[in-house]
Amino acid sequence: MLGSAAAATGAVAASGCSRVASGNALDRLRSQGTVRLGIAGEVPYGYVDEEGEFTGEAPELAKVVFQRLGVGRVQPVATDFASLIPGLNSQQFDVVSAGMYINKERCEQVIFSDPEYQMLDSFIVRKGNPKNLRSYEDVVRTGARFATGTGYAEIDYAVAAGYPEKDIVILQDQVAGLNAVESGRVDVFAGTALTTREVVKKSSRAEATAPFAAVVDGKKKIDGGGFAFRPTDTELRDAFNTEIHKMKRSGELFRVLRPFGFTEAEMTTLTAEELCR
Ligand SMILES: CC1=N[C@H](C(=O)O)[C@@H](O)CN1
Repeated sequence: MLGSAAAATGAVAASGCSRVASGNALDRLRSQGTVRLGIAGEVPYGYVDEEGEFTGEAPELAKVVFQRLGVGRVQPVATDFASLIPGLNSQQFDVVSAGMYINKERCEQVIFSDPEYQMLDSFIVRKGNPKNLRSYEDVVRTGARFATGTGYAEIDYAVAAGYPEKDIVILQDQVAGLNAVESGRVDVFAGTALTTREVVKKSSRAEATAPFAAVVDGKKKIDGGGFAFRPTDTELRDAFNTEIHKMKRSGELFRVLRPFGFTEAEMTTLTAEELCR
């Protein structure tokens, strides 16, 4: 079984954190013994499963890293994807733990760890892909009704391909996207290749297209997802990064992510610095 909130809770006593908080966020979290993780209910990035357990690739990774940093307990705070950065910056949680893509616009608002994975996009379409949609350019060319999730990077990718922003149907999440495609309300819902291939497993009427790269300013995009921190929390981000780098070197990071459907090709050497440009 994947790690659980209960296991993380048990670790509080084990960690015995009684240090007094000083100015920096890491010391404060050590002293509290708890870190609040912002998640967006997106399988398999960060979600509450059918048994009520808080899990996902990012929370499971965060549990390991924070345990090693002396913070034994993780607490989920669920919100929609568009509210993750505002929620972080208004202190509703301490870290965005949702596999968020690292990009220039977001790097102006938060600081990121180096990415734990790299990813292409994919579409949810009706079975058989009747409009033959395999890229954002296909969506524009065919005038397909296009949807994606609130706050998703895929909004910008569709706009970069020439899709009118005002015509994009913005939905709560990938489950709403699947429902909208199945019912024929939209022709296509865009998300990460991992999100779409996971959510269509529940469907006999929809499928995920092969992964493809969005094209922005004439360049094919390979995205990388990481953890976001408040701009003042540089020590916390740096300490987190140190642990992530160790886990990458030892292969442990892939072992944590693999049960969530990641392939080895989705592991990455990209850095936040490169992705922020
Ligand atoms: C994990 C994830 N990444 C994309 C983003 O960061 O905008 C969106 O597809 C939403 N979910």
